[in-house]
Amino acid sequence: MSTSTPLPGAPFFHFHDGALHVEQVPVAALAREHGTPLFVYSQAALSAALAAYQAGFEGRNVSIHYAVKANSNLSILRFFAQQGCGFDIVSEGELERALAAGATPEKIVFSGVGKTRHEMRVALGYQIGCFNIESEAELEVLNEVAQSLNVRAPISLRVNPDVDAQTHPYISTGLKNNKFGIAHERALAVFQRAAQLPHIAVKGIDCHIGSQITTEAPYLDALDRVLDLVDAVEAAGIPLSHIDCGGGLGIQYQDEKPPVASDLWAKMFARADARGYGERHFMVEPGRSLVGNAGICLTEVLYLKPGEEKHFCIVDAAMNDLPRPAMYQAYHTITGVQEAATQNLASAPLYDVVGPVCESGDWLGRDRHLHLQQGDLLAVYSAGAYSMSMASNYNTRPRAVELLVDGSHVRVVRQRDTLAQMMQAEQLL
Ligand SMILES: Cc1ncc(COP(=O)(O)O)c(C=O)c1O
Ligand SMILES: N[C@@H](CCCC[NH3+])C(=O)O
Repeated sequence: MSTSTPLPGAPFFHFHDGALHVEQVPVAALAREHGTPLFVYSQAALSAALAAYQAGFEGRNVSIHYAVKANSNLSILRFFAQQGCGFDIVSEGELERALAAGATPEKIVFSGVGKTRHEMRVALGYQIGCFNIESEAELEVLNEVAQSLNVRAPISLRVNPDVDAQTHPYISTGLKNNKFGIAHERALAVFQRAAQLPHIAVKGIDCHIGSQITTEAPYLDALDRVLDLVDAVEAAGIPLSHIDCGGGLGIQYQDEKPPVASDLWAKMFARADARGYGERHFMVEPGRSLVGNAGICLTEVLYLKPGEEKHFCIVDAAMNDLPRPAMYQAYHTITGVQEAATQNLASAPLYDVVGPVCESGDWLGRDRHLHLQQGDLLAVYSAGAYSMSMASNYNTRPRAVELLVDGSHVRVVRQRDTLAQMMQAEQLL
């Protein structure tokens, strides 16, 4: 690895005395004790990522609602709850997780295009802060469910501002032809309908334009489009107490240079101030940018398989642990855990790093120059977001152990699945 590009997650993941450390702990010792594949998170990295948002919000009225889907480990959720964050959830399961981790129900927002009546009832029962409504049909159903419970459901409308977030098509959500949100041109009419419904209380407006966004322009464009709507909705006599700008801020996987949260928000507030909305309650729903570079996955090289055109490095982590390369052809930095193995890479053989799963799509990195031997440990970076939360038991592989490191202190925050657990819910006829 060239030293000119910092490791994703640096300085919390760093080489010290030639060995990769998480904060003060050498990762090789963790792998020896807990086995691989192994996810290791840095609490200091979580704090730093959160601090970057908080720095941008000083003196402003902003609440942070961590998007549970990015990494839903209970201890990670508890960390954010203890820092005063609320949560953005998309299912009853995420709701129960957030509450189990100590979330305050009023600080929970419920997003997602397919909330069921049952999920609405449960969330109303807990008196969550807001439902982010994604369609006209959903609004009507929520009104009925709230009526059946004799309550009023607090809502915001997720509007689709039709801006291009310039990200992977699978994770772009703010374009007209995406399934998310209510079309910009329908939004005023839907707000008017919502304001008439007796069991709906209109609270705000929401937009989320996609994920792994690495430039400021789409955010500023979306804000402008949303503020145009706020102008129109309030002119129609419907006050909006909050403006939710969603999540989506990207991280460095390779050589991306996404804006720092505080810089982005300085610009967002300059725009909001200029339009007279700087004092409003703003909400954000970051996921990846809070956790993505706070985690790595450690994996052992099982076999090296020389080929004619390319060599394969077969490791014990796979697409069931780290699904992003298989799903989005996503790039994750991969290095050895000894610094010596990360130098003079231009002369190292070229490998595809692949897992044991029986799919050609089961790869973690392609065309990587690596100095390798069987039995080596590799670190896959940027594995804090959308890795364990998307992990599966495909090929009846147990989901991995997760550790949370704080300085020199290591805690197991998830045990490896047992074989018995993986079969537990099934009936043998
Ligand atoms: C409604 C909503 N809010 C927040 C997020 C979190 O996004 P990210 O992890 O990109 O910050 C997502 C996922 O993209 C989402 O769909
Ligand atoms: N799973 C996606 C992000 C999805 C965002 C969810 N709205 C990824 O790994 O990049």
